[in-house]
Amino acid sequence: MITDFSKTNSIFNQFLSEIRDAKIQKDRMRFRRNLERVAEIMAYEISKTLKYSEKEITTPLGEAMMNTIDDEIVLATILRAGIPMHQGLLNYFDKADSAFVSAFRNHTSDEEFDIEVEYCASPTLDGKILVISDPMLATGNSLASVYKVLQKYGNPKQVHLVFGIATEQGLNLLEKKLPKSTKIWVGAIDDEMTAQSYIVPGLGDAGDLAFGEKV
Ligand SMILES: O=P(O)(O)OC[C@H]1O[C@H](OP(=O)(O)OP(=O)(O)O)[C@H](O)[C@@H]1O
Ligand SMILES: O=c1cc[nH]c(=O)[nH]1
Ligand SMILES: [Mg+2]
Repeated sequence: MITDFSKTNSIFNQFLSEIRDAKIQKDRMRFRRNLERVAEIMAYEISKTLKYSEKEITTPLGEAMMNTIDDEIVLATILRAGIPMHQGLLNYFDKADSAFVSAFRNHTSDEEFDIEVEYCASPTLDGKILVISDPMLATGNSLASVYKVLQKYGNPKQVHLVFGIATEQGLNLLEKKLPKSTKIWVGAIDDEMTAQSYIVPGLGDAGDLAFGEKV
């Protein structure tokens, strides 16, 4: 199941427009905060798919019966560009555990690269709701490599993937590499990629815009 937020008019698209806007994204703090804001909206939508049960809450004046979340959630993200969206998800799923995985493009030529995953810190995923966030899904190779590593940590009850911008090519790869039940939440799906596998029109290099150019 893919939910494409660009298909519905909402404040979400205002935030994503600012994230894409070459002038506005020069404000690094606003760029990070906008990624956080889109992830907050996605967290709210994901929350509607979770398991709830009624609990008795003691107020200063009595007892209120409230439906609250029973599921255990693990929020995983891909370093570095995933950090602002991870924070957005954490702002809403504040009781969740976190998993951090590194992935980078190790170029063998200008246009070819392998994905190197060097670092993974994760709790057990058995029976949990696993939410993996990344602002960009281009070829899909980073996400597929990260999911392969996370599989060593257990079998989640449900996997959610959260992307700012994705491509059809990336989504097609994930259809082959992730469980059929995976729910995908995406801000927009763009048509093209450059020869260097950057999304067009996309937004540029999300990691560099959030944290500065790396050498
Ligand atoms: O779908 P793919 O073709 O694998 O590309 C997407 C990956 O590229 C970006 O990270 P990047 O490698 O630029 O690392 P960074 O976060 O350190 O900038 C992005 O955050 C994804 O993880
Ligand atoms: O367009 C892209 C593709 C990969 N990583 C990015 O940050 N941007
Ligand atoms: Mg980058």
